[in-house]
Amino acid sequence: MTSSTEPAVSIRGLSKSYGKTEVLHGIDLEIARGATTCLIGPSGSGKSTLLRCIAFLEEATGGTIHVNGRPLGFEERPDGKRVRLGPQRIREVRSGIGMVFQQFNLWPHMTALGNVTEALVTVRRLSRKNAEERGMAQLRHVGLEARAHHYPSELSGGQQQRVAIARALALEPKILLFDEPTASLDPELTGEVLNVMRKLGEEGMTMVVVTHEIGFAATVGQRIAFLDHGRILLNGTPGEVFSDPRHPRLTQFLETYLDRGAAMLLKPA
Ligand SMILES: Nc1ncnc2c1ncn2[C@@H]1O[C@H](COP(=O)(O)OP(=O)(O)OP(=O)(O)O)[C@@H](O)[C@H]1O
Repeated sequence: MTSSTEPAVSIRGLSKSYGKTEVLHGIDLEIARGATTCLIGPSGSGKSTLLRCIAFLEEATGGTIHVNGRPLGFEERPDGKRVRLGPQRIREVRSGIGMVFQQFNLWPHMTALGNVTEALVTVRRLSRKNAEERGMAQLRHVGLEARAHHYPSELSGGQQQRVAIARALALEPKILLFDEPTASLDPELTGEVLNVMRKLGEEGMTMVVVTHEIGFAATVGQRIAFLDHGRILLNGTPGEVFSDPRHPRLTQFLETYLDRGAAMLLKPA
């Protein structure tokens, strides 16, 4: 049983090394249930690595992650030893986590509906009819029912990303992770993707979003974690993190990345 006040994801002392280089240094972070948490920070600060550890696409080198109270991938035994869990326990916890990538990663030879239903049929073992019903419902959710039978090459980048979101939603995740979901899109196409994400947030989906869209983070993120050099320097509500940016690294970062929307928002009256 999970209570509504328990964090959806609880990260303790998480570290990650590539070879001898440690890129995450003892991250502690709680991801609030039913809220949108944005991970922001300079290029190379470790945002994507942290997100990929939460998706278990990368295995952390130290520390633990609990998802809805259950250990993901590794657990710490009472004697302090960190052990890798068996594949079944890993699969069970991972199945509650959905991921949306910067590059959409759609199958080019499948229609939008085919992309959304593929894993439902092959992994979740739904009948084709049930999978298509669920797939159409999710395409409707992202406003793309009319494009269900189009191939990715016939869709705009924004539409392809919305198909990727529908595909993740069809697997009924408890937590949805986004890795720079608008970074590959022309500026005029980012709005439609951000609007879908905003709607999911309003519906109570737990989301973690790596983004350079500071305006989106400031307006839609309920929690903001600012990473720098593999550490979380600031963590709080947008008001707490943005309204008084006295931290020199944050100020420097905002000056570099601030988009127009955020500049308006953060400008003193
Ligand atoms: N597969 C890998 N092998 C070796 N080093 C890696 C690997 N992936 C990431 N790194 C390094 O880890 C550090 C953190 O990278 P990461 O991609 O997590 O940063 P980021 O904050 O998401 O950056 P960006 O905003 O540019 O995407 C960087 O120094 C990067 O070079």
